[in-house]
Amino acid sequence: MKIPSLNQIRKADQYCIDSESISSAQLIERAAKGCFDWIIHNKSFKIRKYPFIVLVGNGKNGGDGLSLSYMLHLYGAIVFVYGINISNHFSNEFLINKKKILQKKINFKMINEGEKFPVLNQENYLIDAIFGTGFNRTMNQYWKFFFHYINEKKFKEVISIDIPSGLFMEKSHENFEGIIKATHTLTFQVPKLSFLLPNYADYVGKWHLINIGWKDDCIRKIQTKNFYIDDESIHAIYKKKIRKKFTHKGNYGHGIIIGGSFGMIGSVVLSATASFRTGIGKLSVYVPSCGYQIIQNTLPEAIVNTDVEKHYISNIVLSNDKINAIGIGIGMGFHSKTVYALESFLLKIKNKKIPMVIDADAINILSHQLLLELLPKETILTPHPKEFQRLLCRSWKNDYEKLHFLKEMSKKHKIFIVLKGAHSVISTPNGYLYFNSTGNPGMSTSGSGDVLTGMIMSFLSQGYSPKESCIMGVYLHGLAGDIASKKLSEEAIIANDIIHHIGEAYLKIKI
Ligand SMILES: NC(=O)C1=CN([C@@H]2O[C@H](COP(=O)(O)OP(=O)(O)OC[C@H]3O[C@@H](n4cnc5c(N)ncnc54)[C@H](O)[C@@H]3O)[C@@H](O)[C@H]2O)[C@@H](O)CC1
Ligand SMILES: Nc1ncnc2c1ncn2[C@@H]1O[C@H](COP(=O)(O)OP(=O)(O)O)[C@@H](O)[C@H]1O
Ligand SMILES: [K+]
Repeated sequence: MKIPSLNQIRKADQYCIDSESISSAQLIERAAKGCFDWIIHNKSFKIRKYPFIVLVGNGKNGGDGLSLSYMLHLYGAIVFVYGINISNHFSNEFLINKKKILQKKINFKMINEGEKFPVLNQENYLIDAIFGTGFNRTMNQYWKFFFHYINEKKFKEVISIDIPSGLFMEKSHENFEGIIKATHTLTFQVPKLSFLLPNYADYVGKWHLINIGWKDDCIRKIQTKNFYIDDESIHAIYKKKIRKKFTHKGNYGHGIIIGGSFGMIGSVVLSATASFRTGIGKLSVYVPSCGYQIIQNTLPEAIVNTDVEKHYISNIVLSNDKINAIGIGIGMGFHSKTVYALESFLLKIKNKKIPMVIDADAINILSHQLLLELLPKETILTPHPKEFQRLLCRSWKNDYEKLHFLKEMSKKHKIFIVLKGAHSVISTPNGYLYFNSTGNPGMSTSGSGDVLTGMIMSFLSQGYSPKESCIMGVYLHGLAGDIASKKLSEEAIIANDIIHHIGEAYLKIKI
């Protein structure tokens, strides 16, 4: 799914209005109806028990809020509407809908700058329709205090319409004063970039897409470099790879996982098992010799090659078989001979065009030894934020700067980077960003990154392109984690549970 810019959203709304010959107010009514339907179909809302306080700004977002108030009133809810008069300039959509609610004698009061704040009952639902995507500058102190006053209250739920008021949709904030803290954000048609960044998670709450009827031809015309990975993107990739009847294991590639050190062989077991569960044809592992027995016992399907050293890797030798993909770095440690072995290995394979994913300790070695230059084109790195910071040799001021650095590094070294976390983001050598939509905080557990590396390597080995492997990898990994956590709870899942649910995740994406 595309993540358009503000201008593109405005153009798409206008296209909708022009192509359907409707007015802007009618589109607003459709948007409000989407929010209304979401609320009435959400069983946790007790609509006739608790009243709604609706805060409406002067712009079109206020128009949404007023139209929604009208619908809630007709449905039988008690509604109190407050006009938050920040700019003194009223949009048509505001005026049209204000007239409608006054005709129905719905409670309405205007709040002007300098006035005493109204007393608001916390045993109510709050709907925030003060600012939408048109918020473009910081507010004065009076209104910041007002937003703070709202945030201090413990309303039953705080539902922001389109975007929490005061939040920029695609640029950073100097500080977090003057943003409404929503528990739910009902956003129109497409996700907004700021929803996918950790800095703003406490303000956005859970967000939900409300369809307002953008047409396919309009969506097709939007040119963006930011994407949200949804079921549709996955189906488009997966359907090209559905298995044919007469295929054999040779069709699904031979990959190798290189890693492990004394005490860390388990990480290789996780990665290798995940590789098999993701569908690789044949898998080798390369570990220090202390890992031999462990891997043979826990994963008899794998071919085990060992280093001459017992506790660490000192020299990486690939077997004579043709290797289709490499996953390297998990649990590998930092022994000086391992560092040297990694460097020589990268030099050796530089021109061999074997797709490769690099994770964990190998990423840290790359950072310390400044080895990024050695990476073959289209190599995949899978750092978590701390590892990415080490790679950069600097930190970032905010999430937008982090994304900027991410894109710059991918472009400079022509590599893919999977920056892990909630909404893991994949950055490509040509400056595109793909945000993952699956996964949950239960996956913040040791070894879940090792599982992801094994999965991405498996996709590479099966002939998916590096970009497709990253997309399929993060999505399926997150989906397996979601299925596991629904059965077991977020607290209880461990990396092995993610592996055990890859199968169910596959069944879910099958068309
Ligand atoms: N017909 C349409 O165009 C549709 C619009 N929609 C709604 O319209 C919203 C966008 O509407 P608008 O562009 O009117 O934007 P807003 O409703 O966010 O209002 C912005 C207004 O506030 C002013 N403003 C911005 N920052 C300010 C500040 N710090 N202090 C004082 N005033 C400030 C702006 O100058 C502008 O007049 C969307 O978020 C969405 O909710 C949706 O209903 C879909 C259809
Ligand atoms: N809060 C979260 N929401 C979604 N996914 C998460 C969350 N926390 C962690 N993950 C996922 O779990 C994995 C953790 O990887 P990593 O930090 O490398 O763990 P480890 O080093 O223990 O293997 C990543 O794929 C990440 O995206
Ligand atoms: K809002």
